[in-house]
Formats: sequence, structure tokens, C-alpha cells
Amino acid sequence: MTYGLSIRPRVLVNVSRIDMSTTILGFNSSAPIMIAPTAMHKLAHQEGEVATARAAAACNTIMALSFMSTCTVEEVASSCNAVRFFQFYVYKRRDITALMVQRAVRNGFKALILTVDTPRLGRREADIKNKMIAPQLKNFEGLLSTEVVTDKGSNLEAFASGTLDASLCWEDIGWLRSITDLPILIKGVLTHEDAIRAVEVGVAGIVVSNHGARQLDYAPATINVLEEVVLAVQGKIPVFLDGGIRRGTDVFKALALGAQAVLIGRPVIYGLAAKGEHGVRRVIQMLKDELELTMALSGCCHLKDIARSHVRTGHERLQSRI
Ligand SMILES: Cc1cc2nc3c(=O)[nH]c(=O)nc-3n(C[C@H](O)[C@H](O)[C@H](O)COP(=O)(O)O)c2cc1C
Ligand SMILES: CC(C)CC(=O)C(=O)O
Repeated sequence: MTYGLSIRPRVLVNVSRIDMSTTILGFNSSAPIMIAPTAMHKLAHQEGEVATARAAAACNTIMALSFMSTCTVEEVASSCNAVRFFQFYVYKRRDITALMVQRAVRNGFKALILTVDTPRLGRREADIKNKMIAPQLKNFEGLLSTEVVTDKGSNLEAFASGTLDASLCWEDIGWLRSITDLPILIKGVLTHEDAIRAVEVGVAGIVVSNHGARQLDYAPATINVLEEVVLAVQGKIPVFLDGGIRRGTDVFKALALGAQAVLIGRPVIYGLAAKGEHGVRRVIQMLKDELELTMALSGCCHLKDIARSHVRTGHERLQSRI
């Protein structure tokens, strides 16, 4: 993930006890690792998002539930006591978005994540080739059909283009803040300009994300723009990162560059597909074990000890040679 970014370990630090615990928007988490919102977990395992949520609870980690989940918000909420955030899209039918936000609030979700990199779906050629079909999403039962018919290849694309509101803009954040008191994070920021705007409109945090490289080709790797965003927000709101986190070392690098925590997408789905709740637990535990080892080998006992000086970018290495 982080080509050219190396870790600068410090030695002769007493690392006999490592503490990875943290708070995210005021909620305790055993590590700075959250579950990213990913759609349709029942495509990976029959228990779907309920299994993922139970794994999050068992690991004392925060789960972000996708708007496009295959279990309802009520099913997920009643399945376990994990701290849950709710990711959402703004649909042309804004009444549906407002209703879903209300259901999330009613069911004890603690924060909202508005995904802002998807005014339209990116061109997903594999979905077109495989004629991707979205199953009926139970959250929307009685509200809209997700079983769209198209002859253009991807039914998911047809569904997305029928529903997503491409007119969504900064001015609408005010509307969202008027329909809920929950903190709103925005997910999909990749530039300092948008980071500054996010602070101005009063969101509670930013997720630096390129949607797992599923939206815009040639969007930057998130780790390469993280610091730009962190510097722009000047500590006014927390910054999170997702995309390509596969190892504890990746988590460490993101924290050193200023992220408060990371989110993981595909690894969770792989664990879920392999072994349901147990598989997701294993994935999270592996990342936690790796992060703990990385901290020990780098001379960091607490997350606050992980500093900018613990990493060196390829650019910095080149500059030091000039
Ligand atoms: C199968 C799949 C489904 C996704 N569904 C959503 C979604 O419903 N909402 C959303 O905001 N992001 C969605 N994402 C993007 C993730 O939240 C996240 O940004 C990305 O997966 C992070 O990269 P990683 O998979 O490399 O960890 C999805 C990603 C994948 C792979
Ligand atoms: C249908 C999409 C909007 C869901 C999503 O975010 C994704 O598949 O990446």
C-alpha cells in the first residue's frame, strides 16, 4: 500500500506494555481499527452484517454499517452491543435518506458517515461483464425495489444511477445537520480544499478514502494525501483513513501521518466469506497483533507515542540526498 514510506523505529524504549486502546468520537475502541462500510454482506456469508457486527462487538471495535446492507438496521442493532456508525447515501428520494437516518438514530447508531465520492457509480467493468445483480435490500423493502432490470450489464449500476442524487453539494450538509443531532463524518475527501470546506460546514470528522479504488481511476492512494488533509484541518476535527490497510504496519504508518484511526473494507469481507463471524474476528485480531508488534519494534507504548518522525516518505529520502 505505502510504496516509498518506511518506518523509523526508535530503540531502547521500555515496551514491555503496549496499549492500543483509544476513543473514536468519544467511544472506546480496543484499537484504532474500525470496520468500513461495505455493501451486501450476505453475498459473502448467509448471516451477513449480523455476523460482522457480532465480530466487532467481540473485538471491541466500531463497525460502520453500509446503507446498502443485506440485514436491516434493526436486525444488526438487536444482534449485539457493538458501537455502530451508519454510512448513508443521499438519494434522489431524500425522504428515504431521512427515514433511514431516523431508523439509525432510533436503533442506537452513534454517528453517521455520509459517503461523498459517489454522485454516480464508477465504471465497474467486472460488474458489467459478470452482469452483477443487486439482491433486494431489506432496508428498502416497501420503499423501493433494488431488483432493477437492465440490458446494459450491471444491475447494480442501473440501481445506483436511478437512486443516487448527483445534485448533492456542500449546501446540503446544512439540511442533513437539521434532520439529526448525530455527528456526521464525510467519507471520500482527498484534497486539502475539500478538507477545509468540511471543517467550515461543521462536520464532525473526515474519512480520507478513494472508496477502495472503486470510483475514480487515477484518484490518489489515500496514504499519499492523508498528510495534506491532516495539515489542512489543523486538528479541528479527527481525520480517518481507509484503503489498502492490510497489515499492522499500514495502520502504524497512517497513524504516524496523522490519522486517528483506520477503517478496513475488503479484509473483513474475506474473513466473513471464509468463516463468518469467526473469520471477521480473526482478521481484526491479526491486524491488532501486527499493530502491537509494530509499536513494540518501533518504540511506541501508546498510540500517542506514534509520531510523524516514525515514518519517512520517499520524497523526504530523495530530498535528504540533494
Ligand atoms: C465490496 C465493497 C462494497 C463497498 N460498499 C460500500 C458502501 O456501501 N458504502 C461506502 O461508503 N463504501 C463502500 N465501499 C468502500 C469501503 O467503505 C472502503 O472505502 C474501502 O473498501 C476501503 O478499502 P479496502 O477495501 O482496501 O480496505 C465498499 C467497498 C467494497 C470492496
Ligand atoms: C451500490 C454502491 C453505491 C455501493 C458501494 O458503495 C460500493 O459497492 O462500493
